[in-house]
Amino acid sequence: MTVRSVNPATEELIEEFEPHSELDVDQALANAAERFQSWRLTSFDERAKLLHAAADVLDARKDDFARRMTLEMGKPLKQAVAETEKCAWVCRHYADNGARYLEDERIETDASASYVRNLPIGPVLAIMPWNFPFWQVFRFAAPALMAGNVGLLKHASNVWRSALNIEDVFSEAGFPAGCFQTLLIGSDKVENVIRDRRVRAASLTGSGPAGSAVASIAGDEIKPTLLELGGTDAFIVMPSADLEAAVATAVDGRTQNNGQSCIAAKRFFIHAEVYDTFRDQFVDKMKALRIGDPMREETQIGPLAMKSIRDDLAVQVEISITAGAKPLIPKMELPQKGYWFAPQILENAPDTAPASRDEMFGPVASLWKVSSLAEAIGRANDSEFGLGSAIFTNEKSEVETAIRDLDAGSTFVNSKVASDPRLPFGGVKSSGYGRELARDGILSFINRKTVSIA
Ligand SMILES: O=CCCC(=O)O
Repeated sequence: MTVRSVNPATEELIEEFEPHSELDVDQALANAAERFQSWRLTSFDERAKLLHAAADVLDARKDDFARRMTLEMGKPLKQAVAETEKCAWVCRHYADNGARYLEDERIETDASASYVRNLPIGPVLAIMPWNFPFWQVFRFAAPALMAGNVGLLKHASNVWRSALNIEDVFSEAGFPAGCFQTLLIGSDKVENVIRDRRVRAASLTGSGPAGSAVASIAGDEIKPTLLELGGTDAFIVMPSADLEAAVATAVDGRTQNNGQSCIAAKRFFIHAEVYDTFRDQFVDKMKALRIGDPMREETQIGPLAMKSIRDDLAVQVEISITAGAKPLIPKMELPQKGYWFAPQILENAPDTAPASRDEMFGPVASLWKVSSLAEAIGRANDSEFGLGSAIFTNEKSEVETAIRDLDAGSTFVNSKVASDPRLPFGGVKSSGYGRELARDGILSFINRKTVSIA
């Protein structure tokens, strides 16, 4: 069935795609398996040179790629350009550090030499979401290729031009055919690809149900997976915090990418001593955000990516309000066409409401007053998710307590949670397992071969 790509700002058709046939997919898997046999023998220097070339292609064509991302999923153009630049960064990061990350690890034993050698495992399938159409893919692809693996991409069907653009980046950079291929397939075709003996592992960024499905199939086939799933990240503000910085970061953290980020701050726990001031400033700044055409330089919030995302969020907000949450921002007039959703702050949502329990994928913040750090951490941890967490404080002991007790894959102090090629990235609990980026990321799909020479 033809796949239609629609501009979420106008609901106009951008482009239509014919999905790949079973034969196309089979050919791509054969190409990947064959290419792996030569790619795994290339040197780190050769791979690094090509990754630098990919970074150069990204830099040279960033405006073109960014425009397409914005057209396909509605993020403000400025943020799409920044996303492309970050992809060039991750390519250069692994080009410059990959060999060091994968060095042999010598271990003293009774043998004359013993060590761990990090070897590639083969074709890896990446199942990626639409919210960061380039970044989510490059943070998988750069370490995978540097390690000597080859990549297959199944991207979300609303960003297929971006998916094809990514394939172009690698071929324009000079990577041999078969190193990185995009499969234009729907989710219903993923099971067969995972089960195919030529595919050796899968990496998924996406929803909990998608993660469970992929992990079950891969588990059945005894293939490793890395899962980066949702989050309802907590953002704690204590009395000693720089309040102006905390408010500005809260707004940015909640509304980046039109609020559609797994690591967006979503649940705000503010100490009673600063609660009223924080709330009033937060409301003023969220109200002042400029909503509009994501192609315009001054736009801060564009449309949500899909009708279903907008409608689901509207239902979550409605149920939360009916359950007792207080909306702090009056409803505003929005264009009829397009999947628009105005920023909102919900105060005091009860424990059972979606605003307390579920991931809200859009510019909606949930706000509560707490009387101590212990209460803030207890409530932050009362979630099935554990991706990121942030605390604003200038008390050293509070920093240490937050690092020790927040049940999350990261704790950021006096800044928002952000991914960085130099730092491991991932979650605990229902936010997934495994780590992307940094050294951890490149070791995710590796045969850590033990070598012992008598
Ligand atoms: O949506 C999750 C990833 C966001 C990021 O890496 O900045």
